Amino acid sequence: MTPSNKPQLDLSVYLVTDSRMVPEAEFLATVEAALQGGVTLLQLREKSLDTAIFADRARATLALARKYGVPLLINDRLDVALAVGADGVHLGQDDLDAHTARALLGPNKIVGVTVHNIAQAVAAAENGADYLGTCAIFDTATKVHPDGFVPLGIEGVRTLLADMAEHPRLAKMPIVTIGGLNAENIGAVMAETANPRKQLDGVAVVSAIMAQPDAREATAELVDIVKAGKLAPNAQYVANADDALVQAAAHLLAKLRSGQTPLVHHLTNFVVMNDNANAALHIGGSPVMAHAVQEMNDMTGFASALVINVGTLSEHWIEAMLLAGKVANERGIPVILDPVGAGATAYRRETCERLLREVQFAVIKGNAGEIAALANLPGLDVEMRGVDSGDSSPKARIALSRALAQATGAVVVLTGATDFISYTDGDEIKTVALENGSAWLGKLTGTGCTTATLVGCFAGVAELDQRAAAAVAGVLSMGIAAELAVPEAKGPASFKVALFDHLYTLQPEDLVKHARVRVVEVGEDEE
Ligand SMILES: Cc1ncc(COP(=O)(O)OP(=O)(O)O)c(N)n1
Ligand SMILES: Cc1nc(C(=O)O)sc1CCOP(=O)(O)O
Repeated sequence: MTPSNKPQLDLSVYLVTDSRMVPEAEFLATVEAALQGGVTLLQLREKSLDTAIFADRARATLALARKYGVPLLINDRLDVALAVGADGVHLGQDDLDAHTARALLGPNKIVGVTVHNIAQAVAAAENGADYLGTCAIFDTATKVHPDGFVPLGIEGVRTLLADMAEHPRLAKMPIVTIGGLNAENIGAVMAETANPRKQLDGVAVVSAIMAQPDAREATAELVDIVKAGKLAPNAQYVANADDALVQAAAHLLAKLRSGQTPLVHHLTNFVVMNDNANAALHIGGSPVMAHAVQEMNDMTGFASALVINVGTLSEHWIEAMLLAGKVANERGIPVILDPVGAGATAYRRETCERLLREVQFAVIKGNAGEIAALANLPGLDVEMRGVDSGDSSPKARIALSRALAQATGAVVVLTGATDFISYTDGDEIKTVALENGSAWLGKLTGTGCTTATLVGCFAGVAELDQRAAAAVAGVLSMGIAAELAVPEAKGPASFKVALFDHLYTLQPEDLVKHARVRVVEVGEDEE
């Protein structure tokens, strides 16, 4: 058998049986009704049957499962699963370990493992589990738990999903929760445990089907709720997404992919130079790193965009930056400023002040500290209403990006867990929030600088009125490539390789499909 013979796993509505909930003669009929109602996975769980009777019941249940094309797993008992040729097993932490079960069952059977925390989830994945089931989310009368057991609650499952989303081995690992679930609470459970990158793949239930007067109808109701719940987490983005900006960003990527190769002149720091050049190349730009004052006039003149990064400054470089910026401004070439560590030293502050005074920037990209340092520079008429200095709340960061956009006329990209991009649209300042990305980006040096490079590449193919879209495209490309890279990564080094591979293969439709962008309403309390 080849691995492709493995049954398809759909955890949406996972029925775990309990024959104590129905009269003996009605057990199979109840299971069949549930299958007719749309159960997607079946687990035979018998805690008190003798082995021979358990095996007989397993054979009969397997015949039904086959009739409806739904896989049947056996709870705890690998021997029974092997004896009847079931599709796999579900194992708890005190049962046979998943590694041994996998070795005995082979690659084409399904192994599910109950986990209580992220460490057990990692171990289960390493031992060959196909999916995870959490321990109980809520109290339930169906299973007697050991003294002191505390259900995970919504918060516990939410934390587990958030941790899984960040773990290379777990980002794509299917997961269900169980315990006290029914038609009244599963919608909220699905919605409230989800994060933008990971949600439950379904729910496992016993009494919500087995103990219902009409198992078929009860199942059908659960199926509808779970289906809706699986669509819902991204609904806020679909509903509020600034579609026009995302479409414009995708259009700019299409230009890069079609072979328009903008030359992007960088005056950037030593630490990131090579990575930035490769990122520019992979997204479809042509990088040049030139710092000599003597060639600024020519080099910037050839370029489609200029990126100025103040990470490793010297007198000679500052002179070159000012000259290149002025040449770019004269020729209508967009200039991107990355004010790395802007507030760290007087030298950097003074350099940024000179740059902002003498060069008109199309895009300024920095973290909250860097943007705040620019906003505090003398000579910039930045008006911050209702925000205290040192306030790092989303509300303060939105206000900061808007104020700097207003004062400079540049598109301001304020990076963080949520990136805020503010820009002027006629007289009005607009802000969008972008929520793509991964904490793994923080484990590599220079990913912020690389985002500025990407913005530079997009700005190099953008019209004058598409500079906000160019900023959105750069930030989205980095965030989405990172999300796609996480499942392939074993650690920071392999994450970096996967990240650059995904920058190379990223397509316009990926931006549209994965973008989590929403418009920030003025006055919106983001806390
Ligand atoms: C889908 C699913 N999730 C969790 C469990 C619980 O498994 P376990 O911890 O092995 O407890 P018992 O089922 O053996 O009581 C499950 N069975 N199914
Ligand atoms: C089978 C099972 N395992 C649990 C765990 O905590 O791992 S709770 C449970 C029973 C869930 O039954 P109901 O859907 O009727 O609440």
